[in-house]
Amino acid sequence: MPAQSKSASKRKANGTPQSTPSSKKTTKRDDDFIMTLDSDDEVPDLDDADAASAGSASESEPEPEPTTDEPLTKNQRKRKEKAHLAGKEKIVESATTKTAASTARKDMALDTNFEFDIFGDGSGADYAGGEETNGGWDMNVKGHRMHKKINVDDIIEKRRRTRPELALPVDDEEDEEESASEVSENDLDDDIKFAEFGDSDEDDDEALDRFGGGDGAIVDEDEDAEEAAEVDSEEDPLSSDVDSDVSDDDDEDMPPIDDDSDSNSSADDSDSDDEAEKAKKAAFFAEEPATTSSKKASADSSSFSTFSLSRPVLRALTSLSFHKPTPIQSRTIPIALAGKDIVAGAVTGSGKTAAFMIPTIERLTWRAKGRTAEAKTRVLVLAPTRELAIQCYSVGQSLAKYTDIRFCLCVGGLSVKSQEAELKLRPEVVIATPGRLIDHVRNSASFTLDDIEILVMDEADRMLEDGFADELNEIVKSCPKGARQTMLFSATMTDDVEQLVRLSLKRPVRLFVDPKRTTAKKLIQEFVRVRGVGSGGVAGADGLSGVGEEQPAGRKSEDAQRPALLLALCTRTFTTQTIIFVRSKKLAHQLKIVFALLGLSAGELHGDLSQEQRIDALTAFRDGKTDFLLATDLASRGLDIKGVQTVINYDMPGQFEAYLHRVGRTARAGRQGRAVTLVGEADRRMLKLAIKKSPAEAVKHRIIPATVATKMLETLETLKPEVDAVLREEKEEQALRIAEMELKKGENMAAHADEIFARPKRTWFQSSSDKEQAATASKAHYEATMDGASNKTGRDRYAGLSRKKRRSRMMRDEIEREKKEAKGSEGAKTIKGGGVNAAIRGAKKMARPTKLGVAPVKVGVKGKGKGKNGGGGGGKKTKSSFSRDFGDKRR
Ligand SMILES: Nc1ncnc2c1ncn2[C@@H]1O[C@H](COP(=O)(O)OP(=O)(O)OP(=O)(O)O)[C@@H](O)[C@H]1O
Repeated sequence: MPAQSKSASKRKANGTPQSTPSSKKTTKRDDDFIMTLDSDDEVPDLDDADAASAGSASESEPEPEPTTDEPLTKNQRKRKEKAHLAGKEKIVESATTKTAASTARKDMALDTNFEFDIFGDGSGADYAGGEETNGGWDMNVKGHRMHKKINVDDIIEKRRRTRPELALPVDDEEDEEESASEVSENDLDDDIKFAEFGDSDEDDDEALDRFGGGDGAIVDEDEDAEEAAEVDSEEDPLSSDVDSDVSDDDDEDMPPIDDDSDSNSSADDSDSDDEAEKAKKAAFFAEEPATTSSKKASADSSSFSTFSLSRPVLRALTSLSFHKPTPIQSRTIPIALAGKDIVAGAVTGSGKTAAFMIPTIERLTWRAKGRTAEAKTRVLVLAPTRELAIQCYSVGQSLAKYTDIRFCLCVGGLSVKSQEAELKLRPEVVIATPGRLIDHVRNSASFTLDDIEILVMDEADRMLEDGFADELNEIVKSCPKGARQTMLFSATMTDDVEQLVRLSLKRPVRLFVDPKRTTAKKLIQEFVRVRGVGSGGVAGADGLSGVGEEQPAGRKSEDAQRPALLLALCTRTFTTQTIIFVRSKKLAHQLKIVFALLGLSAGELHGDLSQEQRIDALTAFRDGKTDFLLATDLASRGLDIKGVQTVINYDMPGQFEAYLHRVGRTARAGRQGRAVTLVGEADRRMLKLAIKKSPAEAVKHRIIPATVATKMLETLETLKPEVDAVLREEKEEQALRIAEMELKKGENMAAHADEIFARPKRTWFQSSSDKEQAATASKAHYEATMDGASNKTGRDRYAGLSRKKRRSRMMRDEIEREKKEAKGSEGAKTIKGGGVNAAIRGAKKMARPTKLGVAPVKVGVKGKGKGKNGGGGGGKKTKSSFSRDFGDKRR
């Protein structure tokens, strides 16, 4: 039996409950950052260009190291970190920035364990994101969180106490040892086979059919038995790998990260492009300097000291046990130090964060300093999710811990006020998610992106996707274009010029270290076939064709089989340090209930949770308080949680990129890891791609015995009413909470109405109604442009009309546009101009003398005199006054 399974059984046999996070003993793992040695004396040596863009480097030396600061105790540090992030820390005015920097240095000193607990006192607000749901104001009047979500664990725990028989029966340790040594007929271990997939498409197809991925293919029992005989699970070399991983937990040293990148794939990347595309890329991208491009050059960078980094940076690297740059770091650092734009891609877990953080921090150490130097926010790092931004913030702070560089984290879900206060001090680096950043740009007085010199986008391909397009445009628009350095990173980075061109890059250098769309070298990918009844058997239980007819109705589809297979995997083999990716928030929540009812400790991570719950779930999993993390794709990118042994894909994601990011949560930084994916008929294409992109020995076919799957299905069946009951209870509680919340909101409104209404309404560059208006505006803009064009020629639109008719048509058009503009929209500035023109033209028309002998237009009540439009259209009086004026003028 695999080691993970044994350890879980041991826990259970010893009576250690697995049920709830709170009841489980905390086992703190070795975490990110360790302070150890001193560094070499290296003197920074940037060239003039660097110096210029880094802010008068020649004038200043790097800030002396904060060696005189008293080290804080761990508790003090934690308290400070919490207070700082919760906005409790005293904010010093900008004149005393120095004091703040010194405090920050103290906070950063020897932070071995970054705390995700950003709230401290729970003062974060569920932010309404500018949507006008709260009347457009931040309702966080007293720092209370508006939405305190219910803790489903309490409900489950209550039910479990009344139904203890729900927990999965687990064999005791002795039984397990026996079963591990005996290979009996009833052995319930999974079969793991090397999936022998060929290189060519045809071979793949055959292999897929053997695997069971063929259309409706029914895998023959004998064939399966034959294949099973080929590779015994006991012989699986990875079984021992996983064992050693477990025992490695206490090992403080980072495993070496492979530095022999297969090839310099920046060029390879374009192989599939046609000539035109290649030419376009050649024109868009700059050549990588010869010093970094060759494999030899990368190999030469065997130490960070070759980059001439300053002493504080080198010290921080040593303290993190970063002794050697990874391939992406070797390639990126020298180019980034030279201030060049970069588009970089390297496999998951290869150290991309440090690849952009190190040169960024290095450049900042050379900025202009001293009393006369103005504090400026010079670096902006954007990340697509809050958790990833928090992680970047942590990495950045650790790498800058011996410098005076200040960081500010601006992400949604956390207190806007404390972020505003921090931004006022103009921290050198802002790490943000796009939405919250835009909010600050629009609503936080004095915060601008005017001084941004370096813009970094982590997971840049994600940020370039449609969902972020408007936000990204808004941000890029707000950053200066001229001297800005832009760096884009992702494991699945695109080099598509059409997409990149929006970011105003300046001849970026393309650094693609690994072949495109590959997985980490030490990742083993397993696939478990999920079979619907029509395909001939119980889920994942190859070799049981025909059993389908006997299945109860509830098991008649692939989806119905997945939970059983998942449970089979999680209770028998991958019993800890496992992330399970699912396609929806609802599913993650339901599975969490199932797990908890069965006594498996699992957290959930998805967008339906409050930020506090998200961070709690992540921290509990990271610290080993929970064995499983049930997550949506929210957690698929970038998260670096040490010790993750297994990633299970409950279902295959729709995009191969998403698959790569998901499985990339394990096998990071040169470690081993395993990904297990449940594969249905519809996933055939993805499976094929995954196989094609991986070395044959890294791909395996796992077969879960039918008896196990069936047993799990039965367990799930008995659990259904309980799950429903928990969901019901949760819904009721939720309704109650919402009622309470509304009440509280009402009270707040009553008690603080003055304060609330006195606040300027927070604006957002685009709400849902804004979106609609933006579309109208862009249409109007387009029409206006067209009109403008036709006016230029003077022919098309108004051609053939008499002067009078043309004028009145133009007038009508102008008024039309003005009406559209009155609906209000950002993008209608050009139309605004049109509106003004219309008004001017209207006024001119009114002022124009009526032809002699032509009766003026009568407006209003006959004979009432003064017309509505002043001199424009009245009765007698108007006429006479006009005549008088005219006559006066003539005189
Ligand atoms: N030079 C180094 N030596 C040792 N470990 C390193 C080095 N650089 C980074 N690491 C470690 O490698 C791990 C992965 O780094 P990081 O999270 O930056 O990867 P990534 O390439 O950004 O991954 P992803 O594509 O998933 O976002 C981290 O735990 C980090 O501490």
